[in-house]
Amino acid sequence: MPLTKTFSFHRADDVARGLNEFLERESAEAIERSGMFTVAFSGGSLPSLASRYLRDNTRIDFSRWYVFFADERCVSHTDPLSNYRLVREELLEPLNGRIPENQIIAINESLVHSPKDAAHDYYLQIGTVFGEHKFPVFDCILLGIGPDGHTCSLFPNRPQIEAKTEWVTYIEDSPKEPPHRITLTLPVLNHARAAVFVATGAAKSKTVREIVDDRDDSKPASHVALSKGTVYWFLDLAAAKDLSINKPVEFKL
Ligand SMILES: O=C1O[C@H](COP(=O)(O)O)[C@@H](O)[C@H](O)[C@H]1O
Repeated sequence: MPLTKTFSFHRADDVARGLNEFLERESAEAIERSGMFTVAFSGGSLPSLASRYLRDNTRIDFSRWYVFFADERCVSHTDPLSNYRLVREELLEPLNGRIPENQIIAINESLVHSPKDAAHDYYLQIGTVFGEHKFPVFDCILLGIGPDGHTCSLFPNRPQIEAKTEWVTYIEDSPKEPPHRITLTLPVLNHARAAVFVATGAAKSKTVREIVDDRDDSKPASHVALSKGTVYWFLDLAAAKDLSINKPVEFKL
C-alpha cells in the first residue's frame, strides 16, 4: 500500500517554513546516503513558496544539490512563463552560486521550438546524473496541482498520463498556456523517494479532496502513488478544509 502523509499548517507562510525544515532533513539524509541531493521543482506557485525560507537556510549543503524541473514550458529561460526563470529568481540567484551551475539541469533553450527534441534532450540530461537505469530515483519531487487535477504537465484526458517507459514526455496541446511543454512521466514520479504536493488557498480545496479523499482517477495527480517512497501533502488550512477521510495531521519531522 503506497504511503501518504498529509500535513496541515495554519497559513501559507507556515507551509513554507515546514517545507524548509522538511527539505533540510531530506537533503541531509540523501547527502549522507549518496553524497548528493536530487530534487525536481514544479513551476506555478511552488518555487516562490518553497524558496521563501530555503534560500536563507545556511544549514543545508547546497553544493551537493542537483536541481531538476518536474515540468517545463517550451519557452526561453527569460520568458515570464518559464519554470526555470521562477526557480532561478526565487532560489538560485538568492543562493548566489551555492548550487554549482552544472548541477542545475534545465531544458535546452535551443530546442524549445521542438517539444519532442527538448523532451529527449532532457531525458539524456537526467541520464548524465543518474546513469543507465530503468528509471531515475529522485530524492524528492516537488509538485503542484491545478484545478483540473493536473500535476507537472500531466493533464486530464491527454495521452501523456499513459507513458509507461519514457522518463520525459512532451505535450503540444496543453489546455493551460503555453501549449508546448515537457514533463516527467508518472513512472518517474512513482519511483521517487519522496513526492511532495504543495497546495494553499481555498480555491484548491475541492481538487485536494477529489485527489486525497476520493482518489478520483480522472485527475492525473491521483495516479501519483510511490512504489517505495512516500507521498506528502503540505496544505494550509484553507486548502485542507474539505478533507474528511484523510484528515491532515500536524507537521512534525
Ligand atoms: O502549469 C503548471 O501548473 C501547475 C500548478 O500551478 P499552480 O500555480 O496552480 O501551483 C504546476 O505545478 C506546474 O509545474 C506548472 O507547469
